[in-house]
Amino acid sequence: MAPKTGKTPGLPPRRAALKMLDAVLRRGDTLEQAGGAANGLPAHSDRALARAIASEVLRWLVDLDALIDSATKEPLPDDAKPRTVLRMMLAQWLRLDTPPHAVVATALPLLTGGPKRLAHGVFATLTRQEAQLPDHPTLPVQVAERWADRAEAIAKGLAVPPPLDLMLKDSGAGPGMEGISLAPGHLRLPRGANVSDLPGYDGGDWWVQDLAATLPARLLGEGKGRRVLDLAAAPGGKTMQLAAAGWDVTALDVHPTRMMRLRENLSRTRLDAHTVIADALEWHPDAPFDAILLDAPCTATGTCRRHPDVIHRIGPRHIAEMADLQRRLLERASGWVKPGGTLVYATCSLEREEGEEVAATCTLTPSPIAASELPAGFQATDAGHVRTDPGMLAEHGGLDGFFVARFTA
Ligand SMILES: C[S@@+](CC[C@H](N)C(=O)[O-])C[C@H]1O[C@@H](n2cnc3c(N)ncnc32)[C@H](O)[C@@H]1O
Repeated sequence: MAPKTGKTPGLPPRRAALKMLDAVLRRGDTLEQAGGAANGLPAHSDRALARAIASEVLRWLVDLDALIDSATKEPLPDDAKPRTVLRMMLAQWLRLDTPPHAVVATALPLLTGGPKRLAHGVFATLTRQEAQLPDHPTLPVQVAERWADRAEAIAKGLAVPPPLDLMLKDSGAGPGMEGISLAPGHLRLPRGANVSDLPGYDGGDWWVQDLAATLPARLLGEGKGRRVLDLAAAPGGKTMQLAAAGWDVTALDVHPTRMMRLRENLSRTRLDAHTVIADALEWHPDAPFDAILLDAPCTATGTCRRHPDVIHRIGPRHIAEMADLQRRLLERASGWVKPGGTLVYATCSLEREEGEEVAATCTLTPSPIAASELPAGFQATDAGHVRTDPGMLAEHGGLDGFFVARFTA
């Protein structure tokens, strides 16, 4: 039996994962915010383990709970600590290949008394039964209803964390790493690498950006010194793409800390942009732009593979609030494009309310996107939009969910 002190090897990352799950499931924090609980762990591997445990619990929550309920006489309350510890135990055993004895030794010190005996008993029962998870996660009922006919495909895409996508600054240059390329300048590596250890990081040869997230800026093409406004720009993935494509970029965001990351990203990649910290609902440009990319703030449900907290945190109220903000931002941005100029509206949300329904309110002329403008394997919708979801390109490791619409002023 493991000692009760905090000196049990492997205990600190489990403690951090428990705190993260508490923050997400009880306080409604994002997984990224909750990740602060792991920041004090000195080893990268421990921080990564804490995040992996919390992520796998959130990804498989419905199925883990079904297993727990199958092995308890009285259902444990949803927010009871033994339930969360059991979720972590099962996620480690079934998803992270941690041997059961190591799971038990590092989980039981998180509990005391009766709950400790209960968790031990339930875990022993389930391991004895050789319990299994389904092929892909079961979505909470209300989420499955919302995603309707796309729910099954999205759930399949959700089953594994995403690979690591890099966007190369110079698409003609060799990246010095083995991977697959699904579009010019794109390189896909297996997940799990420590990003700052990869070749070319210090030299700023690339940045991390999901392939789907690269589509909005690709649709604006080469800039050749023309002026583009990257509206809602931080931490700057699209700013770097636009700057690398020769645009004269103004990058605006309301969030000072995120803008600090954008400036760090520009400095590491040796790319340039004018940066503005301002609320786009109040700011006015001095002159109109040749192009605007509005990568609007959104519920980010399209990032559910890497941020599975969105499945449990986001509901109709958040979606309606975001859609309202998006409509207002789109309306303002529409007035800042030169005649003949282009506006691209994008979100990393899977919700129609934040995509198709917001795009329908735009007063500019739709400029339908053709499949020929997109990387191989991508389609445009009948309305000339792009809509990706995590079930797509599954044979190559999937995609984030994105919506993109284009307009001409
Ligand atoms: C989807 S993220 C942008 C991601 C970024 N385009 C990239 O590629 O790295 C949305 C951004 O909108 C910003 N935002 C939210 N409300 C805003 C507002 N009223 N004015 C300006 N920026 C805002 C947030 O701070 C956040 O950085």
